[in-house]
Amino acid sequence: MKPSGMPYSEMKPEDMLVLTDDGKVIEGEHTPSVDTAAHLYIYKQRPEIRGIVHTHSNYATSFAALGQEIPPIVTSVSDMF
Ligand SMILES: O=C(CO)[C@@H](O)[C@@H](O)COP(=O)(O)O
Repeated sequence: MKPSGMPYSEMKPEDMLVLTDDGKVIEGEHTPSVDTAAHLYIYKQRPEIRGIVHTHSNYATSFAALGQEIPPIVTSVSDMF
C-alpha cells in the first residue's frame, strides 16, 4: 500500500507498506493510505484480484462523471487504421 499524504513524485520503493489481510502494517515506516480499508474490502470480496490501481486521470474521471463505461480499446486495434 502507498503511504498517506506522500506525493508520487517524492515516493521511493522503500516508502511502500506491506499489510496483513486485516490492515496491520508488517513492513514500512509510514501511515498507510486512507484508501486502505477500501482496498482490503475489495481484496476480501474478490480474491481473484491481485492488485489495485487507483487513478484520477482526466479521461477516466470524465467517463465516471458521465456514468459511462470506458470502452476496452487497445493500441493493437488502432494500429489497423
Ligand atoms: O482519491 C482519494 C480521495 O478521493 C485518495 O486516494 C487520496 O485522498 C489519497 O489519500 P492518501 O494520501 O493515499 O491517504
